[in-house]
Amino acid sequence: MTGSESGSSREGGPEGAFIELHGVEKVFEVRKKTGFMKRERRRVRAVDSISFRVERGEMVGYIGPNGAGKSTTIKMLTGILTPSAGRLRVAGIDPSRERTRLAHRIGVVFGQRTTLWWDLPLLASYRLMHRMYRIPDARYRENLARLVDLLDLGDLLDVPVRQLSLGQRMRGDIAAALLHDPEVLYLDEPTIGLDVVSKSKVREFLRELNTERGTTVLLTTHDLQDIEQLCKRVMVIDHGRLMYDGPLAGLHEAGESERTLVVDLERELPPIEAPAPARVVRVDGPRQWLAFPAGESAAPLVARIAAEYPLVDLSVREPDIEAVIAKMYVEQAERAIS
Ligand SMILES: Nc1ncnc2c1ncn2[C@@H]1O[C@H](COP(=O)(O)OP(=O)(O)OP(=O)(O)O)[C@@H](O)[C@H]1O
Repeated sequence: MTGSESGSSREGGPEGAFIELHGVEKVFEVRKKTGFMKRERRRVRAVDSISFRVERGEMVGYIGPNGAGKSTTIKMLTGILTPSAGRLRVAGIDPSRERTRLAHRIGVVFGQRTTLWWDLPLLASYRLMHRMYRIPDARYRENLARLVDLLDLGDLLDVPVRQLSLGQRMRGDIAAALLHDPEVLYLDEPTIGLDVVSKSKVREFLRELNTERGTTVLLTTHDLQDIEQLCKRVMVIDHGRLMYDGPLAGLHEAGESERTLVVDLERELPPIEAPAPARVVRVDGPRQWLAFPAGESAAPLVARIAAEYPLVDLSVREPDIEAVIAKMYVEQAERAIS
């Protein structure tokens, strides 16, 4: 790597993308016991030739089933893991080569682990980070005050971390990750195990952080509501491969999903004869459910039913994003088998 390549312009890499991956792979070698004194070496391709770019200020969802390769990607983006192949840059920096330098520009929150000191009061953890990251005093004080206010941590600063609830601890962890004003925040399952109120507080804060301060956010989650409420763009990874990268709305088309027209008739009737591909998928008394392609307008179907049936009421239900993604996974698995 040349000096100019590693130069950390505030605009990211030379092409301008803040996070850039090109053909990135991560292969783990695992040794498995196969019998008495016998061990077999196996290679696990956790990330398989992934390429993507994230521009400064984007908030992107990174989703996939268990073991898909999400955490491995994030660990490579922080420099904890070195890619087996490919090129990776964050803010123009090669993370595994210059991990410490990059640490000053990124923030990381792993939902299942805390970076806070378990036995110390929250504020003591922050003071330690102040020193570790060598944050200038004025900036530390200003950031701490802002984060304590926004994340509602005022009453918790003197409480030892082990006494905090999961939601309080998560807010504490998010503040810790942001004390040094990072330009990008990686969040790995930030709402895992949180109740509805805590989830909405965390989401509200992240939305504000992204829109007001322009912080770039890469969000890994199993909770698709996080994605629906926060991210315009989503990347889907499975078996280490990027299966989809685009707007959330486009996922429905990629999964060839269907919308549902729920129709209330005056009385119980045989299934409505709808023009294909629309079809009745469920009947319960006078109520009938018709599935039709998500990409099509409901208007012609509604007009036809209204003209031919004693219609009382109707509503359209959007496809459930969880079902769409599950369908994508199944289709991918079927393609792999055939
Ligand atoms: N240090 C390691 N050594 C060996 N294999 C590993 C290691 N870390 C991850 N793997 C394997 O790599 C694959 C991807 O794991 P990874 O943790 O990145 O998935 P994930 O998408 O984050 O999953 P989850 O949603 O369950 O956290 C899995 O098969 C996992 O077992």
